[in-house]
Order: sequence, then C-alpha cells, then structure tokens
Amino acid sequence: MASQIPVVVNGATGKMGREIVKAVSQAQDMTLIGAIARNPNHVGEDIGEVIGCGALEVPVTNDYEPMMAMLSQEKQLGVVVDVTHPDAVYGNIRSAIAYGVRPVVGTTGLSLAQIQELAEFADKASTGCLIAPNFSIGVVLLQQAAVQASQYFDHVEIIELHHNQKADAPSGTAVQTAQLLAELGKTYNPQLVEETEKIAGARGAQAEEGIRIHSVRLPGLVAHQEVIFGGDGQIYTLRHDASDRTCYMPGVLLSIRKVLQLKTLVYGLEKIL
Ligand SMILES: NC(=O)C1=CN([C@@H]2O[C@H](COP(=O)(O)OP(=O)(O)OC[C@H]3O[C@@H](n4cnc5c(N)ncnc54)[C@H](OP(=O)(O)O)[C@@H]3O)[C@@H](O)[C@H]2O)C=CC1
Ligand SMILES: O=C(O)C1=N[C@H](C(=O)O)C[C@H](O)C1
Repeated sequence: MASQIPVVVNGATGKMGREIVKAVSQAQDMTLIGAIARNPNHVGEDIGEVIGCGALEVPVTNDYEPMMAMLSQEKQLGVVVDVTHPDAVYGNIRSAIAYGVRPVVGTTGLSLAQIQELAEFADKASTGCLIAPNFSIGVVLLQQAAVQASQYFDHVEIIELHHNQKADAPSGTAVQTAQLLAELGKTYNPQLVEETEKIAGARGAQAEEGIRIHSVRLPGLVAHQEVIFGGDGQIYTLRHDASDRTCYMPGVLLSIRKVLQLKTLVYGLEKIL
C-alpha cells in the first residue's frame, strides 16, 4: 500500500470538523489519527460514534500539544486541519509549525498582520502551511469572475449571508474577496454625495479601497455571498450558495495533499489548484 498521510482534525465535533473527519476517514491515501475538540464532554469517546458515522477507533482528545507531539513522531509528515475558532487559530498554527506539523487552516478571523507573522514563522521553519478562507471551488470561480469584472466596474459592494452561529463578521471569504479586488490597485465607489448614516453601520463595513461589506446572520442560512457591481444602467451580480458543507471537502482533501509539498505559508485555495 502507498504511504498514508497521517491527519489530525482540530474542531472535530464542530459543523465543519464532522464533515472533514468523514472525508479524511474515507480517503484512500489518508489515515485519521486524531480528533480534537474543546469541550471535555466527549473526551475518550470514539469520534466516529460521536458524530454518528460508526466507530473509527480514534478517541476524542482536548489536549492539543500532546497530539502535535504525537503527529510529529509519525514516519510520514503529518497534517493538522484546523476548523476551530478565531480566538484559538493563531496559537494553534504556531504550535503545529513548531512541531514540524503541516497546518491546513479553514478557520477564519485571522488579521492580515497575523497571517504575515505566521508566514515569517513558517519560512524560518521551512514548513508548509495552507490557509484557505474558503475551500469551495465555486467561491474561487466567483472571486476570479469578480476580479475580471472589476476591470470594467468602479462600483462594488459585497453581501455575505451566514447561519447565526458564526463567530466572526465579516466572513473570511468576504474579506479575501475584497483583498483580491483591492490588489488591482484601484479605488472603488467614488462618493457622489455627502452621506449621513442615520443608524450607525447602515452602509456596512469599510474594507480596503472603498469596498463595503454587509453581513447577514440568520437561522436557515448556510454560507452565501454576493458581489454586486453597479454601472450606468446596469447591475452585474455574482452569487455563490453553499447549501451543504460537503462542498468544501474536495478542497480540504486537495489542501491536505498539497501542503506536504509546500515550504512556506500559502493563503488561498486558488494558489494550489
Ligand atoms: N474555509 C472554509 O471553507 C470554511 C471555514 N469555516 C470556518 O471554520 C471555523 C469553524 O466553523 P464551524 O465548524 O461552523 O464552527 P463550530 O462552532 O461548529 O465548530 C467549532 C469547533 O471548534 C472547537 N472550538 C470552538 N472554540 C474553540 C476554541 N476557542 N479553542 C479550540 N477549539 C474551539 C469546537 O469544540 P467544542 O464543540 O468542543 O466547543 C468545535 O469542535 C470558523 O472559523 C468558520 O468560519 C467554516 C466553513 C467553511
Ligand atoms: O462560518 C462559516 O460557515 C463559513 N466560514 C467561512 C468564512 O468565514 O468565509 C467560509 C464559508 O463562508 C463558511
């Protein structure tokens, strides 16, 4: 049998973590060797039983460092997939890199300055790390179309809509989309009138280069984004809808395979496609 990639999922009992545990345990070239959660309730229980997909013989732990130490002792290079919380992710990545473990990070909420610091840390350690605010191919295509459209439109606003258990706003995907548009070196939305916000926040968050982001949180939503361009006599709307978290799994599995070939930090799924 070809060598197996040892994988630990951090945030394994969460909405994304559950799907990743299933996807990794079904992948022919990967072995799930660890499942980390924060809550002590399930510690010691089989992660497969906890998430309802049948026994996987991997007990849940809430001890991150010993798991990284164990992963670093594997014969093959190990990968930790992080889908936890914006408050925890920076420390998790640093610690994984310090152990020589390759992080694949879906957790959002890192600032650009934090990503820069982590990139320097990964460079010094010559350790690959992949941070992808969105693992779905549909969002990559939407972002590419938005970059193309921005050559012809000077006015753009982003609306992102998510389930109401999301911790961070705006979404990592919306922030990255605005960054991609801002990198083109133009300023959007030249102001034509003096605006007054009668209720603070009515015009949304100001991202880079004049781009505005509006965040909606409602039960019933999963993850959705619109990029709306306006021009004389026309509106051009790009929209992506994630109706099920399985849409992220091909991107997660690809990232696990590709991070092993990296020696630096890479930000964005589009860079490894
Ligand atoms: N890149 C992408 O394509 C996607 C990224 N995401 C991102 O992934 C992250 C997780 O999302 P989701 O699965 O919906 O969230 P959930 O709240 O459903 O799951 C979070 C998981 O992380 C654990 N956790 C929560 N807080 C902490 C903490 N402070 N320290 C360590 N572990 C913690 C939870 O453990 P416990 O339950 O024991 O508390 C749980 O296992 C978010 O940042 C989200 O934006 C989501 C979807 C797609
Ligand atoms: O929390 C979520 O659900 C999602 N988070 C990511 C983000 O913040 O962009 C990716 C996707 O939008 C789902």
